[in-house]
Amino acid sequence: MTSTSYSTVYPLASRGRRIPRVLSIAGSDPSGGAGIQADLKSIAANGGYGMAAVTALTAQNTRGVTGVHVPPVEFLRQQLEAISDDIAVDAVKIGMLGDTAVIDEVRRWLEKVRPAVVVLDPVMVATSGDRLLRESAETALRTLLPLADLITPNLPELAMLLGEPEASDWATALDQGKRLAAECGNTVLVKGGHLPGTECPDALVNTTGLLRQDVVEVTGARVHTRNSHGTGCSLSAAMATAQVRHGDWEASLQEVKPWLQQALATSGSLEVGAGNGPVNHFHHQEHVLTPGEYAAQLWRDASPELQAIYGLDFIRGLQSGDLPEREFAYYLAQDALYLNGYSRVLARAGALAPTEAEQLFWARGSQQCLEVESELHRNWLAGRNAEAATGPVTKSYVDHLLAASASGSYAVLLAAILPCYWLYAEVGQQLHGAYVEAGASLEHPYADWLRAYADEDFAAATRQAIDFTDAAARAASPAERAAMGEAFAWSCRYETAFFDAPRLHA
Ligand SMILES: Nc1ncnc2c1ncn2[C@@H]1O[C@H](COP(=O)(O)OP(=O)(O)O)[C@@H](O)[C@H]1O
Ligand SMILES: Cc1ncc(COP(=O)(O)O)c(N)n1
Repeated sequence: MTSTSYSTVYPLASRGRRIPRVLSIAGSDPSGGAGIQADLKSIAANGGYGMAAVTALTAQNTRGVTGVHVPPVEFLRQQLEAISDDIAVDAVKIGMLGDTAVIDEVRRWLEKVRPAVVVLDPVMVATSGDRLLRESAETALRTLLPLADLITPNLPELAMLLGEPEASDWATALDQGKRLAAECGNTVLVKGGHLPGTECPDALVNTTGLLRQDVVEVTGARVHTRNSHGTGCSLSAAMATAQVRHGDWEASLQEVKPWLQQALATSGSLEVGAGNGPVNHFHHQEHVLTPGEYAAQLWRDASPELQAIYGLDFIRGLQSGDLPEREFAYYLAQDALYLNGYSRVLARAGALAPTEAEQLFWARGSQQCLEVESELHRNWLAGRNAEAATGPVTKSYVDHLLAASASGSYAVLLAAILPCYWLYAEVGQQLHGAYVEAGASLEHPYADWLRAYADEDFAAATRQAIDFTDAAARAASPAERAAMGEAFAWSCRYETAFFDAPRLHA
């Protein structure tokens, strides 16, 4: 290995670089929430190119640390030199160091390479309370502080570095921050995460005149969540990245803090672990659906199918009265068979429903299907000569619904269920409207059937089914939403085919 580093050969100012090259020197958290894993996500989420030299391996998850292994420091040296021999490092973030030997190794490398931006997160104890730095290494860590541009201790770490009790209010924390900043000659980021209250302030503190004033506070609302695993790691890595672009700590914190707050606010969607879960680094890349947006998209997707339905001989014949009785009877018989299957599928939606209101709605829908089925037999099919065997379209449509119900996804099942409500309600309203407009003649052969279409209860149930599907889409993952679209599209095709089946199979 050569002893000259890339940055001593090319000491180009890296400030303003569009994609900062940021190195994390930190421990590994295999559960992905803290350490180098969090740093790499944080650097990428903030527009940087992330690199990582591993100081220590931990065995941990969201509930705590079960083991720490610090490999020989010679190998850390090899990692660091492999990077700086080849790559210009715009910023360094330092996290868990583990023991004195590691601290000394990092110090040697920093003194040789002198990266333009150094952020040091003095990791000592994990959120879970487990030690990540040997007690004997605390003095060594203090000697590393002056080599950093920004130090980001949490309140327990700030107190330990000063040898004082932990601050229990913001004013005391800022006071401690000032003393540490004066002692080290650099900037301290005092973090309010460990204090109670609805606000969660952070402050940059520097007593040498680097900032516009000694204390620059950036406030933000506190997010009510347990998912705070790796917030400190994520913040310091993001600050290192933003600082390369801005060259201004205040501008960097103004940019990073709202990002981290949103990462905390949306952390629930990750569903990682049973303890203090990780934050959602890439929340800004997700398209957040607004209420009604997904339903509107489904309706646009259904439009060609709806046009196809209005063009069918069956619908035209039902409206004009020219529909052969044999085809109408076939349709009614298939409808009764379909409703029996649909009832089972709605019951399954009730079983998967996340709320009692939804459970009740689908259970009621399931019961009503059976009531309509028996009414069809009693009032409409009695006296008609209709085929009682399940037709091919009925079979395929019900099988499709049963497959969706077996998928186990409530959202996908609802997407499969919805066209039967929505398209049927739409077509029914259209046919009824046209019937009334034409004079609502009782002479019309299908007058009773067309009059039954104007059912306000069914229209209300349809609106409710649309809302539940829309809400389920908002809670679903992108992959699940794609499956929803597919399930919905197939049901729309089956709706069309169902209206066309009498012509082909009666
Ligand atoms: N509940 C919360 N809501 C909003 N921001 C928070 C919350 N908890 C921590 N933060 C922010 O996360 C960052 C890390 O803070 P802190 O929890 O104090 O440090 P650490 O993770 O090192 O223990 C800070 O910017 C802090 O303001
Ligand atoms: C490898 C490693 N580095 C740092 C932390 C601290 O993170 P936090 O205090 O947010 O749990 C951690 N738990 N693990």
